[in-house]
Parts: sequence; C-alpha cells; structure tokens
Amino acid sequence: MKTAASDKYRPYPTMKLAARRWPDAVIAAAPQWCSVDLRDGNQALIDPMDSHRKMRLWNTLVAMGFKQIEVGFPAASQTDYDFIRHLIEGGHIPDDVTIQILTQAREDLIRKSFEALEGANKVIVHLYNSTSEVQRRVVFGFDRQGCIDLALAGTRLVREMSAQRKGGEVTFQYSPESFTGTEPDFAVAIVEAVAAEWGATPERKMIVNLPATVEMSTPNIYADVIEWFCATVKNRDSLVVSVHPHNDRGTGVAAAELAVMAGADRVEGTLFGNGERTGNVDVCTLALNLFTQGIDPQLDLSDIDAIRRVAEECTGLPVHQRHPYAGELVYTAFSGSHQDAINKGFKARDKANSPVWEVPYLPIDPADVGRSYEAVIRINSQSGKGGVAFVLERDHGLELPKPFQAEFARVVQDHADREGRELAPEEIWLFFQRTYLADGRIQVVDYSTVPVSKGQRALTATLVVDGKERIVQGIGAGPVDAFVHALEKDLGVMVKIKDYHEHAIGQGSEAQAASYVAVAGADGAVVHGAALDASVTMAALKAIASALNRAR
Ligand SMILES: CC(=O)SCCNC(=O)CCNC(=O)[C@H](O)C(C)(C)COP(=O)(O)OP(=O)(O)OC[C@H]1O[C@@H](n2cnc3c(N)ncnc32)[C@H](O)[C@@H]1OP(=O)(O)O
Ligand SMILES: CC(C)C(=O)C(=O)O
Ligand SMILES: [Mg+2]
Repeated sequence: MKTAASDKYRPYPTMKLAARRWPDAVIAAAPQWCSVDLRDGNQALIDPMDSHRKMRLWNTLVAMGFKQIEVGFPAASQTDYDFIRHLIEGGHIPDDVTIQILTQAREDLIRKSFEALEGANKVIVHLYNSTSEVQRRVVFGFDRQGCIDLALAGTRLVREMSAQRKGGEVTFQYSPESFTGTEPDFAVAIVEAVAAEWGATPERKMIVNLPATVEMSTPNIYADVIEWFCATVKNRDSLVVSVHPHNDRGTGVAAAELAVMAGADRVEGTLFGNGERTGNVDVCTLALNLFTQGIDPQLDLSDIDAIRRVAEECTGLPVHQRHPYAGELVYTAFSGSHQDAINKGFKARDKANSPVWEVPYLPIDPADVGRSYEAVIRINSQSGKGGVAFVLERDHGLELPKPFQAEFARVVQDHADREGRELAPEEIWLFFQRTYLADGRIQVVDYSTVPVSKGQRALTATLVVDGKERIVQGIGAGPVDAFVHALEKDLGVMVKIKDYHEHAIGQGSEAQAASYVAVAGADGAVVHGAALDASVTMAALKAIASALNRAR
C-alpha cells in the first residue's frame, strides 16, 4: 500500500460494556421484517425502477409475507409518488400490510409525503436526519443541539399532520441516520427528545431505526452499541428498536443477527442485499439462516429461484452464483470428498426415514427453497468415485460396487482432466456405455442350460468372437460357473471371477438386471465389466464378456 493505514484511518471506538449479554442470547423467533427494496434498494440502482417493475416487486414482497414495506421517498420523485398513489387508489395494499415512506426533516418534503399517503389505511412515516459527528460538522454546520432541533421540528410537523390526517393510524419511525458515525450518548439523547416530542407510549410505540448507514466496525461492536442503547434509552417499552445494516465490510448479515441478539425487534433490509454501495442487509439470507435453526422465518422463500428472477429483473442486477441460499451453484459439489459425503448422507437419510436434515455439506435441503437435487453433484476433474456413482444411480438406477466405482471414476477423471471442463451427466452415461456396455471382441448372443447331475448344469452359449459365431459349452455349479468353464475349454480364455454383484433396475415387466463382475486376468490385474439385460443370467454372462473385452 502506498499510504500508511495508520496515517489515514482511525480504529472504530469500542464499547465498554460491563457485562454484555448478547453473546449468550439465542434467537428464538423471527424479528419484524421491513423490506426497503422499493426505497433504499431503488435509490441505489443505475436506472431506478419504473412503476411496472415496482409493482412486480411489490407483488412479490407481499406474496412472500412482508407486513411492512417501505414503498418510496414520495417527496423526492414523481415515480415514487405516483407509485404510492397507484397502490392506494388501486386497492393493492392488503389489510395486514403497512406501507412506509421516507422523508427528510424538511417541511415541504413532509407535507408532500402526507399528500402522497392520502386515503391509505395504516402507514409508517419514516423521518430521518443524519446525526453523525462528521455530518453535523461538514454537511449541516451545526452542533448537537442544532441537530436535535432539526429532528424535533420534523417530528412536530409529522405529529401535527398525523393528527389532521383522515384515515388509518400513523406509526412514526425516526432514524438517526449515520448512526454508526454518531456518538452513542448523542444517539440516545436525540432519540429520547424525538420520542418525547412524538409522545411515544407503550401503547403507541415509535419505531427507532438505528442504521449502519455505513458499516464501520466489526459486528460485535454494532451489537454492543445496540445492547447499550436498549439498556440506556428512556422508556424502552415505548420503542420498537429497528436495525438497518448496510454491508460495507461484508458483515451486514452478521451485524443484523448480533443486533437481534442484542435486543433489536425489527430488521430492515432487501432481497439478496441490493442497496447503496455494497448493499443493504440481505433479508433472504437472514430468514433462511433462521429456518436452518428450526425457526419459522415468517417469510415464504419456498421458491427462491422465482424470487431471485423477479429481483434480478426488477433491479437489473444479477444475484451472484455463490450467493447464500439463492446462487446457482450453492447446492452443488464438484469435489470428490464432498460428493462422497453427500452421497452417503442421502443414503443414510433414506434408511433412517427421519425428518431431520443431516446431509453433509448441504446446510439446507435444496427442496425447501424449491431447488431440485439435479445439480447437487456435478462432475469435473476434482470429482471422485462417490460423485460419479451418485450421478449414475440418480439418473440410471445403477448401484456400482465400490471397487467398480473406483475404476470407472479413474476413467472419468482422466477424461475430465484432459478436457479441463465439467462433464455433463449425459456424457458420463455415454462414457459408461462406451466403456462397459458397447459390443467388443466377444459378444454373448444366446445361451441355454440343462441340469446334468445334482448341483451341476451344462451351459451352451452362442457367441460372436472377432466377428465369427462360436458355440461354447461348459459345466458348472451354475450358469456363471459353467460359462467360465466354457470360455476356458473352448476359447482358451482363463477367467477368474473375483467379485460379482447384481441388482434390479425398475419393477415389473420393464425391470432390467444390472450385473457387475471383477475378473482377474492371467497377470492378476483386476478388470471390471458390467451389463444390463432383461434376464439376470444373460446380464451376468454379458458382464463377464464386458470384462474380458476390456482386459484384452
Ligand atoms: C442513507 C439514506 O439512504 S438517506 C435517503 C437518501 N435518499 C435520497 O436522497 C433519495 C431521494 N432524494 C432526493 O431526490 C433529493 O435529495 C431530495 C428531493 C430529497 C432533496 O433534493 P434537493 O433539495 O434538491 O437536494 P439535496 O438532497 O442536495 O439537498 C441537500 C440539502 O438538504 C439538507 N438535508 C439533507 N438531509 C436532510 C434531512 N434528513 N433533513 C433535513 N435536511 C436535510 C442538506 O443539509 C442540504 O441542505 P443545504 O441545501 O442547506 O445545504
Ligand atoms: C434512511 C436511512 C434509514 C438509511 O437508509 C440508512 O441510514 O442507511
Ligand atoms: Mg440505507
């Protein structure tokens, strides 16, 4: 770095808490959620949303179950104003949903905001002014009292206009904006003054929103400040304490979670974290984090791809492929040991028949967010035998024995290494067919057996060997044994069966037999063969031929 960090940046002040409680707290219920997609999310877009996109996003937010939605900054833009009028006049606001609007503490803006809200039932009027030391000094040019006076003037006007307003109840929300740059004692002082001006009571609570307008510290410090604020502010029971984390340090989600542990009742955020700079806190991640702890998040994320599509189309911003819970790749393992564990996890789950989710490397069942198991395992040069076996079992019902898996996985891995890319499931199946099922120098055309003595059968098999038909005969304890004898006697091929497995694929008249053999050649090297056939015996004979063809 060209600049010495210590010359230019100062550490964020820590909080001296005698006995902080939040580290031992456990979140047991979802906080109140407020979506700020249509305001904070919108104000950060290259092209702010038009009314059509806003309506689409609104419908999605309502369908997800948000009960509080900040719908815009009506005094700032005609599009926001018109959209709010459209929601109200069009009767698009369900009875259990409260719309919220944002305004600065400026008379003309407050008046215009109330005009926008005419005819609406319940509303939240959200007033903000920046309270940070830097902004008081640099932007507003006033002292602490000047800052309080501005907030009080705005609050007074909101109170008066609320009293005159016809229609449903007004909930007042105040944000000491740039809270993270504000001295905590001053934040308490201004909030107490505003709450007194508004007349907050336990029956008529005021929302106090403590935004990490810019995330400036580790999340534990934010949690300390929230805990301290909740413990210090007068008449805490007259307040709903809300947090509004941004994500400048990449820890917005952690900050929100720790803040809830520290006493916050409410969280404002956006879908997938769209918002100013590095974004607002991602409400989808917060909600699904709760879900994975067995807590009802009170938001419906059961079709996360549909929600993601709407968010992407409305904001014009893609959701990253590795985005928690929603990214295209977040339920996919490419690496061998992960695939092996996932494969075993699914098998154990089938056996245990328990609702409890315990599949390694998958913190959530993809089906719970509407994802299929299709992409859970994908194959490239980092993949192992478990992954390849998983794909063949999932797509074709093949249950390869372990040593067989190892051999085939090597074949697949060599190919993936050479190609330097992912292999699609269809390619793996094609590879399996080419390696084991394709016709080779020895083909089994037909066979018949007859008993010759107790426990002994004679087998006659029609083969095609190097393009010529051959009839071979042998005697053994069963058809496989007799076939091995026939190969040795009539073709001079020594066959030592080291391992044999078979299973059915499917049921009824459609069922097929799958056979797998491990054959040791004259040099002791073991080669595997496999075959599929409607007849179990035919599948076994063909599997032996498959192994011999590979050995030769
Ligand atoms: C952290 C946040 O997300 S806060 C929300 C931010 N969102 C937005 O700003 C989006 C919408 N805003 C806008 O469209 C415009 O800023 C408007 C319409 C609200 C105001 O526009 P304008 O008055 O033309 O310009 P501008 O925003 O530059 O005004 C700045 C003035 O407002 C004052 N101001 C800024 N915030 C506030 C506030 N919360 N309360 C009172 N005054 C404020 C500034 O001190 C400055 O005063 P000055 O003119 O005496 O220097
Ligand atoms: C208006 C306020 C709450 C805001 O968006 C912020 O501080 O980030
Ligand atoms: Mg914000």
